[in-house]
Amino acid sequence: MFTLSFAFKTSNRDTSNYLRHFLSINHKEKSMRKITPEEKFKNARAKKVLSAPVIDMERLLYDSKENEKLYEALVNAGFLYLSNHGIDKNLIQEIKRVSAEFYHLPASKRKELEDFKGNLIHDGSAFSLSPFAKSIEKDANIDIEYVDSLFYKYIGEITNLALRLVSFFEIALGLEKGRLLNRVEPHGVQNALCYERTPPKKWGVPGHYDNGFLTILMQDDAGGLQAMSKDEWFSIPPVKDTFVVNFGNMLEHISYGVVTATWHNVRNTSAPLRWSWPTFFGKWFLHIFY
Ligand SMILES: O=C(O)CCC(=O)C(=O)O
Ligand SMILES: [Fe+2]
Repeated sequence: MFTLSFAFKTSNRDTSNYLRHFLSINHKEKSMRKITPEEKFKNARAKKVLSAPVIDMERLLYDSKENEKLYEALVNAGFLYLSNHGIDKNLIQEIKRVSAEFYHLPASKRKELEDFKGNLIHDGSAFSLSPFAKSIEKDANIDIEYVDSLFYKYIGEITNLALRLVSFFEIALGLEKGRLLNRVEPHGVQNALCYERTPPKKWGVPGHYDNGFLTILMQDDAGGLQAMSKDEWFSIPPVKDTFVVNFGNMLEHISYGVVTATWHNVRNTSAPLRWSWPTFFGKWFLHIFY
């Protein structure tokens, strides 16, 4: 049998904030805050913008205020923007370019690429193959091996970023080094998503929690991501040169609810097409029993 006693050992640093939150959130309270089935299907429309903190990745190294913002994001907002993240702008541009090229291909041609057995398929299929309106189609010659290697490089860089970020989570929460890092799977699963305009009363992606540890999301300029915070829907609009980070159920679970997983959905109401590139990081199951 496996029992969870205390989720974390704390380090020597000041842990008062962490402990305060640990003591103030018990499981019953937390489960009452979970979304009810009625809320899941209600036609949610955000009226306000979520005040998710913008965390500067470089500043985290030397500015304790940045660390406090991170703490706030982890235990309250459930979302943050990551700036100064160091991912090569050219790589990002190329990811955007090839994704657009891929999604404009005629559906039959996209389907032909389904059998390609590269890194992408191995690590989780990056692209969806659902057909779009014919008017979107624009034929092109795609070098799928190049696309594959490009995404492989991107996943690698985002994975490094995620692992660095998780080590800052440990500092923000006052945890012993490695307490989270040793448990997060060091391989992201990459998606490249394309949304047509969402019809009224439909979803681009219906409300859900991400299941893993954390998700690092690049989104284009269309907007449409929404999150629920304290029973209200907020939009999470794009902020130039940042990624959106949100926390999943596993992180909430192993932190006894100290870290907040956030219920979110997507509706694209502003652009003919919306692209996003979430990278999901899960739990390293080998480590679950100790
Ligand atoms: O497209 C987005 O902005 C988010 C997608 C999402 O929430 C998901 O795939 O889990
Ligand atoms: Fe999600």
